[in-house]
Amino acid sequence: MSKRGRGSKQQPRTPWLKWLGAGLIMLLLVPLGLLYLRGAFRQSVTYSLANVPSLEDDRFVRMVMGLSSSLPTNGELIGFWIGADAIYAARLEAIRQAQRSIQFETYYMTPGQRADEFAAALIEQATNGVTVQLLVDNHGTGSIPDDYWQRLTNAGAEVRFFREFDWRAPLDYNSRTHRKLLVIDGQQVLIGGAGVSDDWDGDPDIGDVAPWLEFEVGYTGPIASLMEGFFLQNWAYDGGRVDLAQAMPIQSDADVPLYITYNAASLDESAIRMLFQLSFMAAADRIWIGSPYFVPDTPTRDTLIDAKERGVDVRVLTMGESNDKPIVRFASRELYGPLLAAGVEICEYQPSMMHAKLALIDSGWASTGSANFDPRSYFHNDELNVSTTYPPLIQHLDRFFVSALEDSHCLTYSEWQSRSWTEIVQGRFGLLFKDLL
Ligand SMILES: O=P(O)(O)OC[C@H](O)CO
Repeated sequence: MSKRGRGSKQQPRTPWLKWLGAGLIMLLLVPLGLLYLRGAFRQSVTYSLANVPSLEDDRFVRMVMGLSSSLPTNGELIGFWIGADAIYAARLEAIRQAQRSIQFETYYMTPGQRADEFAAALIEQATNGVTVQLLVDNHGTGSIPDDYWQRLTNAGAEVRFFREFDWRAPLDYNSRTHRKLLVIDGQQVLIGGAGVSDDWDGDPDIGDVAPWLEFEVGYTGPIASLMEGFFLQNWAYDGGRVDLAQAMPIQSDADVPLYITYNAASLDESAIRMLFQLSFMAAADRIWIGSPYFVPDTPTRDTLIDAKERGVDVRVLTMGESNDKPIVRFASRELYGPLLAAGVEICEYQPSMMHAKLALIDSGWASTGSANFDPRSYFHNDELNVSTTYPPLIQHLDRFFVSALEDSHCLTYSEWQSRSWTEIVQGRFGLLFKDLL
């Protein structure tokens, strides 16, 4: 029997523990390292703008075009629809009018009556020989069963799922298409915040006693052709075939000035954030913001507080207790303190989920589209917003906002201070993931 010498090393009793520890450390370090290489921890840049021209100064729109990559175009306003019944009826009517093509891009769909009616209208048109192309976000439409898409493709529609999970680029899954657009024959476009879901009829499970607050805008003219191009861009990026022979010449003398801001999914800079910041800094009388998910970053909050301090009427219309993402609401409410203290009005819609997205600046500028006021819309999603100086559209939005305020509760600072500790805990937890909200 050999004896261990005095100087020989002691073997650890449980070497597997050492390996387990090392393995766990590697499991933590490797993803962190990959996130680091991807720039996930980079410091966000604050856009430091000064002396932004007023809305009356024609340099304002030129600066919007340049700084926020906004394309100028024209259109004619053909509809402003409020609420699920009007919005879905307008979409079905537009689909039935199509002669040549229907292109639809959206983030969110769920099974139900609205989705079935939508499919039935598309199937009828595809069967008639109309080109039907659907580009749906793979994540946001994940609850729709395969046989739904199968029925559409059997009828001749083309369906593409935007950004399916790819294990070779897992982080890409964070960037979604959040655009919402329906283009008919390249001549007509409907743009609003609604997905295709019975949720918009009101969901008693989340406390809704009315349909969701939402609107949609319809245009004809050159804007439709431009939007067809944006649709085809993502279609091509997603691997779809683009046949430009189908693009029709525009038959229109529409002259409503419109500016299209396109946000590409990325982890760095944001045309949408630039658009909002420029607009807020140009405001002299009012900044009225509507957004279900209102998670302002520090520069946005500072810009709104500065505006309030120079005498601008700053109001935010957002979701109240009836909402589909309580954790986002609580996280959002954790950020309200300095805004309320500065006198910004934050009003929570009461009857149901408030889902409309808009910004009204003075009486001369408005922006609507798919973008929420949150980091997800700023930095992670594909978004499309339409801004305008067109008075009739601004008046529609003005009336929409005023009427929604009548059914909203505007928070006071002391109410906000006395929110429950359970809400605070959930909100602070949500804020840990603020950059992804
Ligand atoms: O991200 P939004 O604003 O399109 O809303 C989608 C919601 O998840 C609808 O419940």
